[in-house]
Amino acid sequence: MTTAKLFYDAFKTKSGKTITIGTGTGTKWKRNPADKQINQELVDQIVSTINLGFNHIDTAQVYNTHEEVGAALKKSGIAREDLWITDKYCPGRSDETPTDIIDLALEQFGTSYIDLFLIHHPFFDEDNSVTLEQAWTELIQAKKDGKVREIGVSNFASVHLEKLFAISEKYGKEYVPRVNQIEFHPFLQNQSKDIVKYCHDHNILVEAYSPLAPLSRVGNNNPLIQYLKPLEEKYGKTASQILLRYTLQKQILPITTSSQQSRMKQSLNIYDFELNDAEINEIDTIGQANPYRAFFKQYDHVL
Ligand SMILES: NC(=O)C1=CN([C@@H]2O[C@H](COP(=O)(O)OP(=O)(O)OC[C@H]3O[C@@H](n4cnc5c(N)ncnc54)[C@H](OP(=O)(O)O)[C@@H]3O)[C@@H](O)[C@H]2O)C=CC1
Ligand SMILES: O=C1Nc2ccccc2C1=O
Repeated sequence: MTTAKLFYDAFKTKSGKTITIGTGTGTKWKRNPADKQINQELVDQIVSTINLGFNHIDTAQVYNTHEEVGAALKKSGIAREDLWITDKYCPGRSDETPTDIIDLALEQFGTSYIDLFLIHHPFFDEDNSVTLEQAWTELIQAKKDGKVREIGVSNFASVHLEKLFAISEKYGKEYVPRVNQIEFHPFLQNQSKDIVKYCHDHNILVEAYSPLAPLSRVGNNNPLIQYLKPLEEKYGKTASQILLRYTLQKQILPITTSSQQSRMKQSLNIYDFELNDAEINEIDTIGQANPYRAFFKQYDHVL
């Protein structure tokens, strides 16, 4: 095991297994709520990724993929305590509270607890029936009740996290935000101002969604992909493996997905090589010269 793996060692499945990088059930897998049929392709994709060795599944209220996750758990036969399931409450989506969403998700997963529960984003409008304060207090209560093992957020900037720390103070240090899941890749090294350093300084695990954006969203002919070509040969790895490895070396845990099993298999095979400092610095430099943001574009203007 390399040292890069150790930074998230505090996060283990209930049975004590170190978690793998995450397999996502959002983005290409999101199901339209009008579509009442379970997506069998996603069920099979989750089962295959579990069989490949993934033990970390990422879902959310807004993906409408809880039922697929539940069906895959059953079909795979994996013990619940050997898996890490992350779920998220989406502000402004409906009048349902985080507690309502957690209770429904537990039924849909067919489990008695969720490993990590996040607030999906910090953009609570004034007319939302649930405020940020209420949502966070409900997550704290869910942890006290044993319905969730860890609590955290997604797409939060430091100003939002400061508000949560102020609320958590009343409850004790086990009720602080433990994770911030943000967009991260070389072309977006900080979703909001200095957020990665802020999280690391506050002992918050950073998770990266869209870690492959330079490959999958920007077009293959960009300068970063050109730079990675000789590294693919040097390390005997694909560009996607190098991007995932870069993420890990930044002490950030990637969440990825693919409909191709060969790609999912490759994604787990990133622990046996190490980019050197000059290579990391060059990826940083090329990335900073080519900014790209796929989600939450309001951060371009606000923070
Ligand atoms: N908290 C939040 O706000 C957000 C959370 N997420 C979570 O993160 C997960 C992952 O996000 P996502 O943006 O999909 O992550 P990635 O950056 O890993 O992109 C995955 C996409 O890249 C493609 N891909 C995979 N491997 C390669 C390759 N070698 N070459 C070219 N393309 C490749 C896949 O397509 P193919 O199937 O063809 O391989 C897939 O469409 C989501 O499913 C969701 O769970 C995502 C967005 C926002
Ligand atoms: O998977 C996702 N797709 C999205 C699109 C917009 C905002 C959040 C998300 C996700 O989490």
